[in-house]
Amino acid sequence: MSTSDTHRTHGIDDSVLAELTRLRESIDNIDAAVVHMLAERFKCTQQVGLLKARHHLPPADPAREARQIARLRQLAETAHLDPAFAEKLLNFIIAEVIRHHERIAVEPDTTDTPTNRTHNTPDTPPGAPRP
Ligand SMILES: O=C(O)C(=O)C[C@]1(C(=O)O)C=C[C@@H](O)C=C1
Repeated sequence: MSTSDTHRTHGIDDSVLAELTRLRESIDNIDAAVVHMLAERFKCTQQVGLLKARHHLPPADPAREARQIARLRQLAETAHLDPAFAEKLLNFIIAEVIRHHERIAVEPDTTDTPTNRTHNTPDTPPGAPRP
């Protein structure tokens, strides 16, 4: 049974269904954009990881992170997005980047990229403490 069949069975009006479908199409587009933007971000951080490894710089830079969090919280407030959520999301992404940096530091010659890696998938939700 398709989604629309299910809704029809439950008596949902066609106009409601059309509105739901329209909104879901936009959500799918936004989710695709998020994936593409994250892929580009990880391409950049991969380069940062290589640079840091080559020059023996530490994987994490807490001072930089503090500036990013302050900036993102401000942007979130302006955009009417929960700043705490924005902070959790950034921390989640950065924790993954730092894992990649640490891996590059011990395996600098790896051709593996963060975006195609499947064995190092984060398993902690946004907001969980950094391991
Ligand atoms: O800017 C850096 O130094 C990075 O390594 C990138 C990045 C990030 O993902 O934005 C990741 C780890 C650092 O702690 C700070 C920022």
